[in-house]
Amino acid sequence: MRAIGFRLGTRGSALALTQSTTVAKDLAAASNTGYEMIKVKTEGDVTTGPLSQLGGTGVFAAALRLSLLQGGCDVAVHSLKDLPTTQPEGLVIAATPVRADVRDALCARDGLTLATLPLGASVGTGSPRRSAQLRAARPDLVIVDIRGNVGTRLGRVAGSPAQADDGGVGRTAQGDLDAVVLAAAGLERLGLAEHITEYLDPAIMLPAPGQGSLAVEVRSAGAGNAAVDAALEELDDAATRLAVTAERALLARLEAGCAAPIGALGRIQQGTLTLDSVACAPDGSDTMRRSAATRELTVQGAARLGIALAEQLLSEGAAELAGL
Ligand SMILES: NCc1[nH]cc(CCC(=O)O)c1CC(=O)O
Repeated sequence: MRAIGFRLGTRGSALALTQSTTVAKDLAAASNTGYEMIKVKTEGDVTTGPLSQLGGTGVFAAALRLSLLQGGCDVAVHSLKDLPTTQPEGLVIAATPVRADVRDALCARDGLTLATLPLGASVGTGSPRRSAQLRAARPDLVIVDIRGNVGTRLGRVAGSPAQADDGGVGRTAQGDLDAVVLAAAGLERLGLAEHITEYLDPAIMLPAPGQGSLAVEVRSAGAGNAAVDAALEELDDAATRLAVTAERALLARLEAGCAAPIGALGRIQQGTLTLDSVACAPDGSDTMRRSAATRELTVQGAARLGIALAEQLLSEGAAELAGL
């Protein structure tokens, strides 16, 4: 038995547990210490209203952050896209591990794709960002507001057996929709990628800022164990850090939260960081796409890129369009 090197706080959903366990094992192996998992119940797990109306951002993260600050745990793993852009005093993101697939995924009945869904097909999503981009690509689709955990949402697709991944909502729907859109990363982490009928090209569907990326957060003083701190430094992926820094700087400059109808994707190719973004009308009626690039591959350069692109969007009316 190795001595406990850190206590890792996590939400109790299947997705959160998979993500947390992966990080915990990596950190334990790299630091040669043991760990303990601490389940923290968050407000987002117990609220059932439409996500787009929850208003305040970071409902999933607040309780975990409080537990970190109060010393209830030493390390917290978040889905970066659910994490508010304002960094609380006393906490730092110590690692952004190598990012998973950034794309949104269509999970449709009968192997259908965005191009082959029949006229007027019903597609479930609770996200104005996804609904606006879906409507831009296929104005005939009927978008249905849904929420719940990944398994519950998959269960809404006709012909797909409902598989609750954590029983959080516990619906046993006979599928009533032709398709749903979910993050590919979550489906893959849960071993549910076989339900994906199309990975949506970011040229059509820009993901949420930070999608597919995890944030490993600790107190500013560190995890309380030098070997664990060193392991966190090793776990951080520089390319992921630059991309998500640009995406989140854009979101922050727009003063938009993680439920806002904003998409952003940073990509590094041949020494250039390109940032693509989209602002969407909350009713899905319109979208505005803008891009920018920099060759300054530092965290400061990435942040500047995100801020500059946000300011371009704002100068062209993105705040009015997206209802920010
Ligand atoms: N908002 C919920 C949420 N937070 C993170 C993921 C998936 C994993 C990720 O994007 O990193 C999901 C589910 C989804 O959007 O389909």
